[in-house]
Amino acid sequence: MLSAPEAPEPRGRYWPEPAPTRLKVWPAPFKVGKVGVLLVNLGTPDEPTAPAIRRYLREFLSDPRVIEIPKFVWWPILNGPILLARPKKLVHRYEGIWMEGGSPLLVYTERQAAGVRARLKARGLEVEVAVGMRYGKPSIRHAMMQLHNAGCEYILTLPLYPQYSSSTTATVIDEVTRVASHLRDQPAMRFVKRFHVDPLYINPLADKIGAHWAEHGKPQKLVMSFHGLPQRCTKLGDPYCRDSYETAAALAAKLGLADDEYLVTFQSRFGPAAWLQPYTEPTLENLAKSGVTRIDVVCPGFVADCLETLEEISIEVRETFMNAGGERFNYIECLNDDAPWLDALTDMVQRELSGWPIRPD
Ligand SMILES: C=CC1=C(C)c2cc3[nH]c(cc4nc(cc5[nH]c(cc1n2)c(C)c5CCC(=O)O)C(CCC(=O)O)=C4C)c(C)c3C=C
Ligand SMILES: [Fe+2]
Ligand SMILES: [Fe+2]
Repeated sequence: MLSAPEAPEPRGRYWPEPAPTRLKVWPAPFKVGKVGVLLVNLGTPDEPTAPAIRRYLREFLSDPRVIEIPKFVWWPILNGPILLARPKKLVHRYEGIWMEGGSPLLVYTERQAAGVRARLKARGLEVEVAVGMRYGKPSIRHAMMQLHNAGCEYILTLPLYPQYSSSTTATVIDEVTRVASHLRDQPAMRFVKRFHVDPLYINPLADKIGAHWAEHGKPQKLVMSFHGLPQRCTKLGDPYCRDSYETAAALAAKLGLADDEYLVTFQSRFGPAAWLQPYTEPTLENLAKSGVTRIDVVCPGFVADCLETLEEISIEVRETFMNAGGERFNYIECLNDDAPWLDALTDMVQRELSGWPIRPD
């Protein structure tokens, strides 16, 4: 699926610079650097097999921004029960959502990059666009080297997480700056911190929900289910919880929903500690038991469908809701590669690039 093999770590302190900047003649000819955009998402296994899932989980769950437990405590837990048991349990869940081109998260992220690339070109702007995954392939290192070797002296990193969290956005910024620390000729760098209430995100999402209602009718409740986070992170100052509620409020306002027409829940709890509440699954079970039989569920913490939405929400939580007496459960997909979203994402990229010397294409 990848066009080139992964870029290795440098052998010395720095990577060798690409040919044009290593000319033997001096002074080197003047070169106006190009502008590059790096779209980053979480990452996903290469294939739905236990070894591939284990590789992915090992890298993901070894990140101290994700698991904030001292290494000497966490290492035996990770390498014992978690990496022995969890990959096998996840195989059939990944198999069930796998697409022809690979894992949905990667397929949609690559389509998003292709969409932004084509739109920037159509607008007459010469901008390189690359995809990097924080864990797994293509790595951020690989994507950065692609941009660097293409002559990009300006790199905008857009982590595809609407809400900021230390466990997602910040670790992307850490990795991009770590890779840049191995470059002799560093690019200028910018980062998008969040876009959780940006109309460029809220409007296409609200339009998608509105279009769904125009076709299928309005539910009794719209459930906005966000990926969870350990409660401790919020207590220590991670703004993700507040960002999620702000996204929900912005979406509800755009849709004209009253407070009792929607609810915010948190999914994907991992481990025994308390995570952000209310938890999605028990909340929806109780909702069905209390007589709310028609709901729509949307996941505004994700811009691309993935295991957490297609499997956890659209299969597992759906089953729980229906078994508890629910009658209609519609999962409204993420924005994925919808044209209005790709238009808006391109607008966002172009806005964030302002002031940089973009050459006409
Ligand atoms: C949307 C933002 C995300 C936040 C915040 C987040 C925090 C977070 N996640 C875990 C543990 C796991 N997450 C897993 C899957 C997963 N998580 C996100 C996004 C966020 N995670 C996505 C997009 C995905 C899907 C990946 C895919 O392949 O489709 C998993 C793997 C699946 C599983 O084992 O259940 C784990 C583990 C923690 C611990 C955490 C915050 C501390
Ligand atoms: Fe996660
Ligand atoms: Fe999950």
